[in-house]
Amino acid sequence: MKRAIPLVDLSKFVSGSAAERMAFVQELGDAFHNIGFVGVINHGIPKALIEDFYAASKRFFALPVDIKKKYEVAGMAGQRGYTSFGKEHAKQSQVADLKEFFQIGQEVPAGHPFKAKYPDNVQVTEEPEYADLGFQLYRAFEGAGAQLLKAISIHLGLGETYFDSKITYGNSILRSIFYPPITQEPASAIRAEQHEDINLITLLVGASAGGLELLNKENQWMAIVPEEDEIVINVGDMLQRLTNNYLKSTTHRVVNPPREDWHLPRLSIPFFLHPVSDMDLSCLPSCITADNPLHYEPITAGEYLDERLREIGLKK
Ligand SMILES: O=C(O)CCC(=O)C(=O)O
Ligand SMILES: [Fe+2]
Repeated sequence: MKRAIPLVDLSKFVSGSAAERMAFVQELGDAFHNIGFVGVINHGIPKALIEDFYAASKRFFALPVDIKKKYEVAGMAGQRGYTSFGKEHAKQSQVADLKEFFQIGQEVPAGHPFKAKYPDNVQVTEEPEYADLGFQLYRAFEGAGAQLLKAISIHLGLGETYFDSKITYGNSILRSIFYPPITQEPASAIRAEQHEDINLITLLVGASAGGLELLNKENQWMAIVPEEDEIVINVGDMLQRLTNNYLKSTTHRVVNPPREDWHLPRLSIPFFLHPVSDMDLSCLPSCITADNPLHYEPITAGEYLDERLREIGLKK
């Protein structure tokens, strides 16, 4: 089957020759500009860690709903802990997605100025290793994400350290999503309605079943079928905005399986890489040209995130 998205090898950037690094920068830049999605192999995220977190996630979602609801924290816009089935919806949609999820956020050392900014992660008594495994995976995703942003900032002519200070102790979120088996004719054929991600980039570990699709420039839905050990990366709205639409935040969704697979749940683990909340998302001057005039007003990452969380029903 023809791949819907290009595939790149991150080890060529991290430990390759100068020529391999430059080739990687070009391939990643082309992929982010042309379709906003890319598959990445040799990303450095330990397979055992992914598997252990998957297993712990499965056990968590199998807990009775009243137990899971103990970990749904009011007033936190779902940013930490559990969000129950049917809460989140895409910004244009009235119908909620067919999913529940658990989110893990940033941790900073005691005394760090951001300590007051980030609520504590939620510990699950019934599954004591869950939050800790998730946070180990969080750090691994941060490492891979930082390398990808180095490559893209070279592509943008900003030098490879441009994002470093903006993502150190940034507001990223690891989300473990569970789409339960479908037991009756659903009101919507969609597990997660079409949307664009809010953040800089998203790194998604191979889901336990198919269903992820992107909307290409010809307005066709294309199935994304990652190979074993491949993670799927996409550009989010913050990076699209920073680059004045030069890099594309592509619409995507998760569709229901065919009826014979309704009994299969789907688990997926996206990592939404966010910067620190005071990052300025004003369009880069180098991305504003006669052919591509300025599209957005200045805004900070924190202000932008608040606006978006309201639109998707997570923040009141
Ligand atoms: O479940 C997936 O594979 C993707 C979910 C997604 O796009 C999201 O949560 O933003
Ligand atoms: Fe998404």
